[in-house]
Amino acid sequence: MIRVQNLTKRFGHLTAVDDLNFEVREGEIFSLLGPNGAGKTTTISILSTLLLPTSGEAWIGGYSILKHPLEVRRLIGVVPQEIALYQDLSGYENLWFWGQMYGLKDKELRQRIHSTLEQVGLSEKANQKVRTYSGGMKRRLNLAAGLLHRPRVLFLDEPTVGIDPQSRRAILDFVKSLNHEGITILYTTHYMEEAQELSHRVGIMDHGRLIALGTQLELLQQVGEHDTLVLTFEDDMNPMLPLEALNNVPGVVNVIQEDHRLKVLTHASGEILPHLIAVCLEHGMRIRSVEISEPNLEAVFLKLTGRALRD
Ligand SMILES: Nc1ncnc2c1ncn2[C@@H]1O[C@H](COP(=O)(O)OP(=O)(O)OP(=O)(O)O)[C@@H](O)[C@H]1O
Repeated sequence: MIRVQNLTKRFGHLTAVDDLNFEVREGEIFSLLGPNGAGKTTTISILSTLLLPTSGEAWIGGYSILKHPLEVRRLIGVVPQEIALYQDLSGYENLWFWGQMYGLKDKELRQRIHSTLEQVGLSEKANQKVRTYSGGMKRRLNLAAGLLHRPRVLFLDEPTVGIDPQSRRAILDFVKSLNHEGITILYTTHYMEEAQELSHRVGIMDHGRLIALGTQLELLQQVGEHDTLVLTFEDDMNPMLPLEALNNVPGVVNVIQEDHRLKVLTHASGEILPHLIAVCLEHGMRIRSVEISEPNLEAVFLKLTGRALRD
């Protein structure tokens, strides 16, 4: 449904998207997972024909984004990161505006607005000004705007950033139900948990490049049987903590430091734990808790880049 070939975008000296290649199959939820600045939004902007690539090509439903942008736009719905709503209009009026932009009219538009508001759970708020909506409600209305013309492919760019857990839950469930109805979804996020919950396949992006791609199982196999050991400290991390000494403990694959926590990627959590604790105590760090977590996509990112996803 989506085919991306050697896609590259440069802004001056910065290569925001670097020779990207991937495909999204019809009916799939495909996530691009990567930290801020990885190039996810730029990729979405190019695929939604809002931005021209420096080089490379992409096709959506067989249409080239370069040669047939109008056909591409008819197939896709875009839910951008920046919310584009008129605060002084009601939810209904905002959708009316968007519907007209898509060329929908009169009765058909009215029906679509009603059913889409229903779908995103905003029917009761339809006539209130957007100014009075919560952040989560605005996001849902944004989502409704991207769905009005019943696209076959939906691009969602970090749709849950900065919202309450309840709205996040509603959005994730809604994305799944849209997918069950047959909509192909390209989803970007820097939240590992969301990529894990939603995706059939995941592409991990860093510095404009796709550094890994596959089903979750395939990606997890890349880190083997590694666990992540999380040590939480009473105080902020001692800046003198010798990461090198920790890295040198036999069995440690990688160590990262985060405010109060130390994340250690290992394949022998039980054996290395006493050594890690000894090194920490030697450096005056008081440990509050120790947690062992099973392999996850964050561990894949950590192994591939040596950094945490939320760096
Ligand atoms: N119009 C622009 N001009 C110059 N640099 C840009 C422009 N748009 C994006 N960039 C840069 O390109 C890189 C990729 O940005 P992009 O927004 O695609 O990342 P992202 O993965 O979506 O992260 P975020 O979640 O923070 O938006 C960043 O370094 C960003 O500063």
